[in-house]
Amino acid sequence: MDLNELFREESDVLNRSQDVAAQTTLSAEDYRDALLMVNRHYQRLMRETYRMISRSDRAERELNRVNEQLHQLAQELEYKASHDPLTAVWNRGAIIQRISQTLSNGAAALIILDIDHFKRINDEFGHPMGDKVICALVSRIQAHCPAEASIGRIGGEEFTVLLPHYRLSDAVIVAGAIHASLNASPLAVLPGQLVTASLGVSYGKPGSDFETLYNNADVALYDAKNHGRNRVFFR
Ligand SMILES: Nc1nc2c(ncn2[C@@H]2O[C@H](COP(=O)(O)OP(=O)(O)OP(=O)(O)O)[C@@H](O)[C@H]2O)c(=O)[nH]1
Repeated sequence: MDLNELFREESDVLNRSQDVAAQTTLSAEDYRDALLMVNRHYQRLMRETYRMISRSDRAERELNRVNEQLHQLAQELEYKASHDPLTAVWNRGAIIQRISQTLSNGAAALIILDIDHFKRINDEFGHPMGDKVICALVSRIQAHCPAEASIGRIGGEEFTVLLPHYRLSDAVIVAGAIHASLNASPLAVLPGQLVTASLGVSYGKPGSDFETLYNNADVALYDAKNHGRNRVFFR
């Protein structure tokens, strides 16, 4: 933007006042008029400057507000992209990524848990109750997991527990605690009957891949189901 164009009026006044100042023969009245003119324009300039500062303050506040909203939205999107909406544990994509990442840094054990005869619960008590059972079961899993565990929902009623740096025997103990808890007392949402699960446990060496770790746990889970459900198998 051309500064002379922006302050055309002020530039004119400045030039005129400089002309007046350069002359020595003008009357006091002429000097006074020139001074008043400069004064008037100076006041206008102050008012305009004040208005512009207020406007820019408002714009800055609005920009900060929009920025904050964007930041919040980005966080919400990131959360939704990585979490299961029903149970708030890691979703399939996110847990697979965590498992692969963990294995690239060291050893890990994996538990796969699948609710037994869950279809019957849905059929008998309805889908909304089935959802409540899933959530209550996840709370049970959480209550028996160490702080470093990551819980994920791989499919409908199938969950994984990733245990970084765990040996197979220690992971089996965690799986056993979850299994024992489910058999010890019914979930509060369904007090009339036990909800049990079958669990498969596997171990992955440092540098091994997600597929091998998952498949081993899945085969163990399959064995647990085939041996009558409600048990822990490992591989
Ligand atoms: N309420 C509810 N049900 C779900 C959800 N996801 C999957 N299911 C149900 O879970 C049931 C799984 O049934 P199956 O695969 O036959 O397994 P199951 O009845 O648990 O039998 P086993 O695993 O062999 O012990 C199906 O009826 C699905 O509709 C969910 O988010 N909410």
